[in-house]
Amino acid sequence: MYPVKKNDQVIADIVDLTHEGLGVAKIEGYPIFVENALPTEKVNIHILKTGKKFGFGKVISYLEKSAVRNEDLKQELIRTGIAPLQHMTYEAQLTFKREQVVNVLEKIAKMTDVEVAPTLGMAEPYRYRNKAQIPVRRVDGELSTGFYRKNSHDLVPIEDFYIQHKEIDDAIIAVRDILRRFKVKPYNEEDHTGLIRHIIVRRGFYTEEMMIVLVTRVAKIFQVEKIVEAIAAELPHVVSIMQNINGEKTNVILGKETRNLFGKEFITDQLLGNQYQISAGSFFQVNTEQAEKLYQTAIDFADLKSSDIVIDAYCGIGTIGLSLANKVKHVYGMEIVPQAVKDARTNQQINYIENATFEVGAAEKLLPKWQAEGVSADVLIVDPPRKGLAESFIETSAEMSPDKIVYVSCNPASFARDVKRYEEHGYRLAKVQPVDMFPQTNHVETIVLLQRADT
Ligand SMILES: C[S@@+](CC[C@H](N)C(=O)[O-])C[C@H]1O[C@@H](n2cnc3c(N)ncnc32)[C@H](O)[C@@H]1O
Repeated sequence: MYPVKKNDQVIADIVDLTHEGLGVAKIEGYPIFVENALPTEKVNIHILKTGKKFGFGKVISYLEKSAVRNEDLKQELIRTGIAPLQHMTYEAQLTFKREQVVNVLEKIAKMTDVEVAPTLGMAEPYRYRNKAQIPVRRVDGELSTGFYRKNSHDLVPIEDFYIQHKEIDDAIIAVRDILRRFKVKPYNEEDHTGLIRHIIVRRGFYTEEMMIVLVTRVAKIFQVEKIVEAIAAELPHVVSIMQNINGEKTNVILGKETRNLFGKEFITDQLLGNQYQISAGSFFQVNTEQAEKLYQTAIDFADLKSSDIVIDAYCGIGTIGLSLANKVKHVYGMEIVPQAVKDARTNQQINYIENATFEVGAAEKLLPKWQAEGVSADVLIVDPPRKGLAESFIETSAEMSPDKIVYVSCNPASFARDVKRYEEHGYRLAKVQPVDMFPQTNHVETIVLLQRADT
């Protein structure tokens, strides 16, 4: 049996923080995970749930509070998971993220003497997102916009999302009010009826251009011209209004068909001086200011020469490779999503970059193919998804023997595993820089430089 059961109340010390930002209390060694609780705090906990190895609890009251607690807290942002670290000061968030990198390097890569730089943060760590995807549902009889309560599909109406640009918040409210005025029906997930599922807003950080995407269950929007006219009139920065049709019963936001309702089919923005065309479905880093710091760090780590050949693996729409193309001889980009490669080629063209080549394919298959074709690299940049690199990719890339590998990672655990593998293939970890791409959330981005041990 467990030392506590559901609905018990216990007073406990918070002794740790999970990587998701939940406080950990230990009751006779049995862990209870507690939202909005920080190490060094003493709290009165209501036990919500117990399981085999751990349970969950909720704070009823704080008996002692942490010195790094942020008291200016919006409960709905924690409840919805929009800003799960909002209860910590920003300084503490940056320290927490750096410690996670130190911990995985110790535990997973068994590297104890690595110098990890302080996390590169933002001067203003809120209102940074350039994109919002907001569900639309009926709440208290009204079409409402907000976010789901954690682990549920109950919409909590929210007007101030805190981490996205204020103009995006204002645009969502304006579109919501127009949809209410035209009596548009919100989507109902239970019986798969109603029309509007999501409102997506994208905004150029530099250009301020805005795109509104109305995601609908069916194609027909009654009075669509008038709705579009009202949005364009009320939001002068809107240069594009799109409709995406998603008739599936699914949690995936976008459906297959996208139509233009007004203006252009894309917005334009910049990253490190290059222009990018961003369409409704394109991947684009959501924190432009920090993306520039991330890419600049990658460029600095690579210490490029004009004779260098660079491979940008997992290149998305080509942003890292295109940002450094003017410093090197040639950039080869590889990416599995065909549309992203199409975007990368468009981006290459509109920036008049000639020394870059992009190819569609899985990195673990394309790299051996390129190797067989005689492509070699002085610098390899990898920016894989959360699962990290395939072992075969690591082997082939080590055989190609680039002098430097710059690894951009969104998951400390997989990057620590991969760094260890590269060490076994004759690379040493030279620099580690965490970058805070998502302030107020538990996401940790890290950039590392691996150098061939014999260089
Ligand atoms: C973290 S994103 C990086 C995107 C880009 N470097 C950037 O900064 O915008 C990872 C990218 O890897 C792509 N990807 C996922 N699995 C892949 C694979 N096996 N081979 C090549 N690309 C892959 C994804 O489509 C995605 O664009």
